[in-house]
Amino acid sequence: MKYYNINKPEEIVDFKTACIKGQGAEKGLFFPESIPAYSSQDLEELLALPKEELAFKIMKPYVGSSIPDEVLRQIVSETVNFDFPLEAINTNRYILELFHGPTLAFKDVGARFMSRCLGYFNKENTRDTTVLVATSGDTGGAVANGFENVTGVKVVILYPSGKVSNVQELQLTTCASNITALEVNGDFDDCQALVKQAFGDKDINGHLQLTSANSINVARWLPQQLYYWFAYQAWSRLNKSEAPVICVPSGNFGNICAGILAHISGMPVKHFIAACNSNDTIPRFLESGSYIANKTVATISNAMDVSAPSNFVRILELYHQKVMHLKDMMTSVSVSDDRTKTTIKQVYENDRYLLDPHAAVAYTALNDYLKADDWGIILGTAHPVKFPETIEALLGIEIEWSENIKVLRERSKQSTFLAPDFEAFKSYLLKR
Ligand SMILES: Cc1ncc(COP(=O)(O)O)c(C=O)c1O
Ligand SMILES: N[C@@H](CCOP(=O)(O)O)C(=O)O
Repeated sequence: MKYYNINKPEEIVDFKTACIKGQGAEKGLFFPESIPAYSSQDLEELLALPKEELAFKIMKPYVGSSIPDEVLRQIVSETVNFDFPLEAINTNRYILELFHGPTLAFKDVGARFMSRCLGYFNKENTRDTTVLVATSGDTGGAVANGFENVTGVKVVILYPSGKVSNVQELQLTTCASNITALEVNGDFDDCQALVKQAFGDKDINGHLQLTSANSINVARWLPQQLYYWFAYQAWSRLNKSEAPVICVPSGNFGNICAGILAHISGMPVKHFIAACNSNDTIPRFLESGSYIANKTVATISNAMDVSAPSNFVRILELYHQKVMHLKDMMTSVSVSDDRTKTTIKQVYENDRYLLDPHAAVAYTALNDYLKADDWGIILGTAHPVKFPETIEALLGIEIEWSENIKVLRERSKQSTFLAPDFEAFKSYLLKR
């Protein structure tokens, strides 16, 4: 598979180069030249596969000959070696729980896949690679965990100071010596802008071999399709007559973009809903046609506090930049913190299911969209234990810590302050 740069289509690379570079010239994202199309016969076969084999079949065309089959099989089986259960919240609302990996959020799949691919490519590399990553909460922890002690790889995580939960902060600031956390006095969009600018800077690129572990990197973005294929397998076992509506809590729009990619390949979905919090650039754009990214606001679903979502350009590319066609398949809505809190309470009281704030945004949006007897799935992107401050205050309960959270809470954070200023970031990187 070849990938072209959306901002500079003459830049064409293979999977290995896209993974190593992270981002193309002119801040362009790489995009697959062709999308695999599965027939109904292929879909039947995919349904019957164990998850490791399904993951291999889906990822193989995207990786092409960049990684030998036996290595890719090993990478995908290590990537998906935990559960992805589809649970009923009540009679007709389901949740695909994506938080059973090591850092308790859906980012583990992409981070594990990418770290292993880069580890493989790096074997022939004599130079260290520096992975830059901006996080609003969960990517940082997952990338830190995925890249811990990977030979020849150093990771620099930028996160917005005071705007991530305590658990998220500990996950990204208490890691092995090849991981460094920079605490930025700004918001996620400031962090993301610094990372993107670094890729275009000659001095930094002369000094360090850079890549990104955000979903701008195809090796982080593409494996996120697997959730939708797992949902399809589980859904088919429920023998419903219709394809599901799928509602995705959305921030940087990498997850839902991967879902739409799976759908374009043939996976049946009735409709997608991109559920946002008050950072509503995309809902407003789809409503009015004007793309205006306001200042990012802090919400209780902090990992979705993104006002300039990187992957929206890829979603448009999937629809050949035709917004009308996109709107037939995807709706995007904004849900306030007040409504999110009400949903957490109602679902806990009525259904005894504990939603985290991100899934609660999605549940609210799904409920608004569906009629009473319709069916739908939300993606459960993080475990509620990552947000005890919000949930305990709201429900008056104490959330039980899992063993890994207990260990984490005994550690102390290690971070370096950084102003949201490119020159300060550049000088930090040039000293490394
Ligand atoms: C818990 C959680 N939910 C939802 C999102 C939004 O996902 P995406 O950025 O792929 O839209 C994130 C961050 O990525 C997250 O950490
Ligand atoms: N919500 C994310 C923001 C970055 O998204 P990514 O998928 O592009 O890495 C986070 O948790 O950091």
